[in-house]
Amino acid sequence: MEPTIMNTINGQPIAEASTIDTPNDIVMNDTVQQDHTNNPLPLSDVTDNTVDSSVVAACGVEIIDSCENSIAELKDTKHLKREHDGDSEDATDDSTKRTCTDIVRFSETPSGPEVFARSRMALCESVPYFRSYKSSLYTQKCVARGFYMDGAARDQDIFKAQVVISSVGGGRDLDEDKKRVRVGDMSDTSLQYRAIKQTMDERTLIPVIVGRNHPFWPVDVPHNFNVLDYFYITDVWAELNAVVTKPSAKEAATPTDKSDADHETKMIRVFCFRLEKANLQKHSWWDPNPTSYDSKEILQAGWACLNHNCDAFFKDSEGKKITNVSYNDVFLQERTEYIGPIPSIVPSASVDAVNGIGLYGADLYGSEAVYRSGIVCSCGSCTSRVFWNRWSCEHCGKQVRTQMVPYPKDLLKAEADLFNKTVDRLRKANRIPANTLATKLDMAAVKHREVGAGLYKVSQFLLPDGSGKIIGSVTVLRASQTICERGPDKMFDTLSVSDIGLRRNAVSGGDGANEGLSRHFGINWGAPYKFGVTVDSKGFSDAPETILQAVQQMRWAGTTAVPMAEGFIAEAVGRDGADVEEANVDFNECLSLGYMESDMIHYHDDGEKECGPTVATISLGAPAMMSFRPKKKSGMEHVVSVPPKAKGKDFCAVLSFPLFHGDITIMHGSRIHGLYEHQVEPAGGRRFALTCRYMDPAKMKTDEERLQAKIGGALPARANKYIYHGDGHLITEGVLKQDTVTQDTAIQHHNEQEAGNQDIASLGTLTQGTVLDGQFQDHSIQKTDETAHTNDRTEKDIGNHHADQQSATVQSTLERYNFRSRKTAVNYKDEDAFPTL
Ligand SMILES: O=C(O)CCC(=O)C(=O)O
Ligand SMILES: [Fe+2]
Repeated sequence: MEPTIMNTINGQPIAEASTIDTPNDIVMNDTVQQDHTNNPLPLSDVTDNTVDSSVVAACGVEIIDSCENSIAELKDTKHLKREHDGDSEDATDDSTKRTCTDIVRFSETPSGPEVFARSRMALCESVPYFRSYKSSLYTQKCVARGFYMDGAARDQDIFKAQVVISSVGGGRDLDEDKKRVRVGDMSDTSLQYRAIKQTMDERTLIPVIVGRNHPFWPVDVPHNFNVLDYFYITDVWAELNAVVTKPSAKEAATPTDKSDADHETKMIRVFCFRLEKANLQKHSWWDPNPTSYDSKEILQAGWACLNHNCDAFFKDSEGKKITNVSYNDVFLQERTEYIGPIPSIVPSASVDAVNGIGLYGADLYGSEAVYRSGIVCSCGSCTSRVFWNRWSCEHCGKQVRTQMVPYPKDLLKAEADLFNKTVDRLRKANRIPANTLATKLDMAAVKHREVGAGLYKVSQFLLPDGSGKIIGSVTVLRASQTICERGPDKMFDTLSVSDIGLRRNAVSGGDGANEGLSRHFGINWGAPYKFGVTVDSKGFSDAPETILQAVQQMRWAGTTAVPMAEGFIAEAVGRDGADVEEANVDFNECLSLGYMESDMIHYHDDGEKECGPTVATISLGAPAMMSFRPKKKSGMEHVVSVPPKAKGKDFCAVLSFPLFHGDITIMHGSRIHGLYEHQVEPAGGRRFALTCRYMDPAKMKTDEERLQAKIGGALPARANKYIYHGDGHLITEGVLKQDTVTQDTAIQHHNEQEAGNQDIASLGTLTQGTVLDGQFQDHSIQKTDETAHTNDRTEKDIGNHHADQQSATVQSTLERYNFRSRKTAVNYKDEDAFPTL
């Protein structure tokens, strides 16, 4: 370890030592004779605290010169080590070196005093904090600067590793045994008393020095003068102490009944003070019990070592384990004043929120993490953000609104750009070819193709069961900017600022002390949808226009994607290689989920027994990562190449892909939900997912539920105006083969469904050129660039919005999300264990 060369002591340059300050306060009363030391000081020459400047100056100059000259040398002289032993002064005959070693400090815990002296003079001449040749208290301007303890200790005094109790002041006299004893009351006007009071009030740190002849010092000290460490005075008080004195001549002449002729016991007033070590973390070299120096006496049974690494840990004085723990009164009564500002127990953000102040920063729109957290209501009740647009106090009912501000388009774009970078990194880390939608793809298991398709681009994945049979498909229709402008943009804006009843719902623990709420906000429309979370449900007839519009888009998407997936399956594995139900795209409910910053939906399945085989979701707003992983007992070990992280633990994701604003995901095949689970983690400040399913009334338990599903699930006539045909653009799988695609099957299929759907209002008939079906080329991952589907829609489609054109607001908002991306990228280094995103 490198020695530290100090050319200052106590913050003062050493050079000042040559300029001898005469202490402003010269302590006269409490003189301590050195006649009890082994090496008595030449005090006969010194009449008071006033330093003999001729002696010291000469000596001081010599010291400084030699120190300054040798400091440079010492910097390179790593072998120079402080001696702690009593004979250290003799360790070298080179006086320069000897002097300089006194100012070398080592950062390791000292095993003896860091500063010591053979003589009082050497001490007083060398350190600025003790220049008192007689008094035990060195003061300057009525403040104690250092305290020296030696022969004049009281029986009551305490000397511990971190605490010292001692006293000052009062005249002393020699007793019969030549011990110096106090003989009279100490005065509260004395300098010592005023100084220790002042020192306490100012919380000045003072070094404490102990002499070799201290009668009660708990350990042998190595030198005549040993500096302990910095302490500060915590308490000053007066006591009455009994002292046995020699009677005065007058008293001896007239002895009273109560005192014998020779001795008298007197009660005298003594001023005491308690010192506490400033750095409690630092080992006290004088601690007699170093392993337990930090153990307070907290038990009624007496002191016990509280250091769990010590052999004596929690044992009584006989070495038996303490079984009965009860704390002593001193410990219970102890109070330590906290120094420093104490913040309000009510978070200031809550106060602002309740008062409607500071809710909207330039870069805050109402759904950021800061709003998503709970507040303390003015009544004191902690209140979670349960509702999309407000806090509602459960205790007093106060409503604190957070008006949702429209989310800026450039921020959405910046989120998507940033996410695209993450996606690229993940794709590279997993060696997934560019222009492939997935960021994680277990190629041994999941079949995949990308299909160029008009304004929507299509990615399809086929998921197997444990025997390798395809049990379902996941299709992602990626929206272009034009598509977004014609629908999703407005849908997002409308949902953002309106209150459609989105709320977080209880997921566990009932509504009591252990209640847990979902990490997203939800409301259901159409037939009631019952899953793990109980969500409020309203019929389609009450649904906002945006929901009806979304339902129509998803009906189209379902009828489009499922036949395409069937074609892919037929081509990839043939009919015998799959076990997938017939298409039944007949949605009668729409679960609307809202995600604020850092919200998500964890792994789950959509496998309720009433649920039909097709589930379609439109994404609005922030980008997100959707992942699929086999369930624990799915028997997929032999099929997927990615093993579970560890025995008994969850499988890793076998498929992950990004979702952007306007994209529609279609899962088809009920068995998917038996063997796989999925999760979606948004990466931005605000996102909605509107998911359509068919809840089969025939599979519901009660007539009431069936009726509710039928009535609630019927689309009102006003939904007709949103009938969607893929934006009038062809979905042309395999753009290059557009002319070979037959459309009749799909259109017929769709129209058959419409005819069979009694509960849903007429949706019109798909027109030629709307949906394609039929033959598919193999567009697996070796696609050509012409047909390649890229994930950079935001760059190509949304326009050239350069990064430096982004507003500062967008930039600062993004910095918050950036963290999440970075975290993902770092975690992802371990390719064997795909983390969940
Ligand atoms: O947020 C999403 O995109 C998916 C939502 C989902 O998985 C569900 O509603 O079951
Ligand atoms: Fe789901």
